[in-house]
Amino acid sequence: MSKIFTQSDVASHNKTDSLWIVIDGDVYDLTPFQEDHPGGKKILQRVAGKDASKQFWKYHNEGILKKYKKLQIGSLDTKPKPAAEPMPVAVPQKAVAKPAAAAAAVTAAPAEEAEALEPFGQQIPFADPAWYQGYHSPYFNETHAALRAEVREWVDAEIEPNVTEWDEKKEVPHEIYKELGRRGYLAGLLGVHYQKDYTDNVVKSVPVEKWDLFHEMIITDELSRTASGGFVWNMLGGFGIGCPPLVKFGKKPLIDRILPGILNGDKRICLAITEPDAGSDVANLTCEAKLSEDGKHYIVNGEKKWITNGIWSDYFTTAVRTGKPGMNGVSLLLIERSFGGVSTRRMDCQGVWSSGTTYITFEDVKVPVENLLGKENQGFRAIMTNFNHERIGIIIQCLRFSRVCYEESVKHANKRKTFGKKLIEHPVIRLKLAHMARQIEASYNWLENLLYQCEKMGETEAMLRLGGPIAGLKAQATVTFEFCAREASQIFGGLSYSRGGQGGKVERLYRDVRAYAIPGGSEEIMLDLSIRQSMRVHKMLGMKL
Ligand code: HEM
Repeated sequence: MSKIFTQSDVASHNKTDSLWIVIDGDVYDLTPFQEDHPGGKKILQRVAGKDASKQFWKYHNEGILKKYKKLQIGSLDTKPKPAAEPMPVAVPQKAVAKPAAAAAAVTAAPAEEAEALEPFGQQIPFADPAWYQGYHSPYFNETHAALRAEVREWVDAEIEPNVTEWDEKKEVPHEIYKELGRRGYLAGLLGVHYQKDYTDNVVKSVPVEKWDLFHEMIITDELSRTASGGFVWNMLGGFGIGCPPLVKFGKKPLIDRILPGILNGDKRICLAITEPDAGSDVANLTCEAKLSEDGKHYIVNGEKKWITNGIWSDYFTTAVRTGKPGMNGVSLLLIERSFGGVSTRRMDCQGVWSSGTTYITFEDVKVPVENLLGKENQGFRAIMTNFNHERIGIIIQCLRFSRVCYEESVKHANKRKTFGKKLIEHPVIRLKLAHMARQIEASYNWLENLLYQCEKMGETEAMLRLGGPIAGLKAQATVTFEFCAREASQIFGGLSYSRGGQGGKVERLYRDVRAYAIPGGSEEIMLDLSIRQSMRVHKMLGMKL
């Protein structure tokens, strides 16, 4: 139990051999820590025995106190009781996690009847989507709010305090990935209906029959609040793009054999398409799969590069050449590491450090024909369908990262003073924030609309009609992210040039920008495709020029 101290108790520990301070009514013993304090020991000694809240908040952000919780030895007798404390995150009355049975009774109200959900989060304008802040929305109901609260609680408690350490170490404990499976999230993150037949794990706050693409978005969005592309890609980067082709195009015995292990988080899967010499130009890939003389196996030889999660994957959804040059000679094969002949090595990259970017070589890998996904030489179509799901994931992440840049900037601008004024009081800083907010909100509203279309359209219609707009929004989202990372960096100045500390999130995201603007279709390819494909489709739909 936490001890209670008086102000004079604390005041008597004002020397280097016993150095206590108070922050927000809590008492910290910094005696041994002073030697390790990155800001130096003298600065701590100057506030020994005193309330140092003001000085503390000048130099640190919220995560620090959570990380160094063990230094807290108690609280002041004058500290208000917890109930009276302002809650940093308001728990919504309507949006608390409900058991599945209770949540099942909740039905989505038709748009015109839908009431706004209770506010959730810190209510900083534009730092969260509008439906978090009491605005009306036709897309979200109480199951979405309940899932949002469920994921946020997990992220705040188990993930956020450790993300920087994991990023620097370039790996995330496998237990965290397993937890995604245990919580039933993996079974709902495939861009298709919830895979209830392949896992016993269930999502606590959403009944299976209510699951939709907006639930999927919430998981990705809330995970992205950690401000680490590396972390999000570690969790979803391989699975989210490598597993859908297995589910959509795999033969039943293969799915029955391997999908349960994947959805439980025991086994990992990734997508291996890009090669040293074939990126956006997928139709030119050269990794070859030759059918054996007895027709029972493919023998695979070739290289794959920049493959997310490759180093720890058990399964590789791999694009291979089985036929003539060009797009009509490409197939998709599910290669298992256990077949032998698969080597993986980690690549050092500018950003997304904990995502496990990998170089893969396949040498005479013997793959049973049963592991062919879809039909031989028709893999290109499967790859193209998959791109929509991949790009939507990239868009969600980019827009949340943009919000994080904006949110961190707003908080910093309300704290940091220059030329006798807070940054927020300088019009030039408000202009930067406004340009960030308008791009985030416009992009996010387009995202909601496209997700709704994905939800309503059949697969073929979605592939045809939404490929162009999704490509356009992918470019819009990465440009927005780049803009927000840059502007946030200018607002933070030197603090976002050095790693860690107050500008740490912005510095990390700045390094992650290219990992979003290049893969999954570069900005240039996306913008061109958005018009080319939309024109083609609308011609079919009767466009009159
Ligand atoms: C529980 C008490 C404290 C802990 C756990 C703590 C921890 C840290 C850590 C981890 C950093 C590295 C930067 C970061 O990660 O944010 C840091 C930097 C710093 N701290 Fe503290 N600190 C504490 C109290 C204080 C107090 C009371 C002051 C001022 C009186 C202070 C002044 C500074 C300064 C000036 C820096 C350098 C900031 C910079 O690099 O811009 N710290 N502290």
